[in-house]
Amino acid sequence: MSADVEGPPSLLVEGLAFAYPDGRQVLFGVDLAVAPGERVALLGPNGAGKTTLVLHLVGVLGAVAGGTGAGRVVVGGLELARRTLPEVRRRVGVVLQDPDDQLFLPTVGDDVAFGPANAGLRGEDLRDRVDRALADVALGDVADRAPHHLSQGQRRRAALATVLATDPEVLVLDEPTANLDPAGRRELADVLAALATTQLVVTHDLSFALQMCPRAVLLDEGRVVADGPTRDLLSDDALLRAHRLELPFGLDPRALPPG
Ligand SMILES: Nc1ncnc2c1ncn2[C@@H]1O[C@H](COP(=O)(O)OP(=O)(O)OP(=O)(O)O)[C@@H](O)[C@H]1O
Repeated sequence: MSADVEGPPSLLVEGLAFAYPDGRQVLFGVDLAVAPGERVALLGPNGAGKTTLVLHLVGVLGAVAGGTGAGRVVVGGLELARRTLPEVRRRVGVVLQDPDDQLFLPTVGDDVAFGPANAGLRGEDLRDRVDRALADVALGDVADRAPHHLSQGQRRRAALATVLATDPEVLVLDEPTANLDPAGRRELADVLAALATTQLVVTHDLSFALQMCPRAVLLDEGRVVADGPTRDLLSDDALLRAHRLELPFGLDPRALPPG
């Protein structure tokens, strides 16, 4: 499944090129189309340009942010431009690697309400939105707790709830399994698998990518060097070696059925 499904892709990146102000070019014409409801892993070694790409999706970097570069980003048919930036930001929810960057209010419920309240939701509508987001991440019982009293796994899911509460069209998760124990990882996987939202999962965790994402895009030195079924990419020893990816001990993608 990719861009050739009916209707516009949820996320379309075309010819994205970018150099940082110090002149270092980091993206060289990146193309990526993610269909509605698709879950895609964005893989690549350190320094490949993954974070730089993600920062373009929300206009933190790129022409919209006053930088130079080329290419375009389209979310749900709406092209990212200065005029559309607030709306595109509403449509792309980024779950940061450190949950504490997204949890800063006295209670989890306050944190989850923050985004939709900012967007103008009030009263029962706001309460429903918060309840639904917390239920979606299996944290319905912690709304009144202080975020710092949650486990690391719960904090990760609470940060996800703060983003889900804004009803994004595309969810971008930056290293979602970092610092999670096996149980926390499984709980997060269950939550993500049950969401209908389009997901781009930036990760070094190849086992998680294989488990969660039918499709993977491999970025290296600012270029998409492979895009296809995760099982196929991770079964290609030469590709993995060429781009400094290593499967964890015991993981055998070929043992999984194709598709
Ligand atoms: N503000 C900056 N100014 C100049 N170069 C930068 C800046 N931020 C990142 N870079 C460089 O851009 C390249 C890509 O970095 P980026 O963080 O996008 O890669 P990444 O794939 O997310 O890496 P990682 O897996 O380590 O998070 C790296 O060489 C990095 O040093």
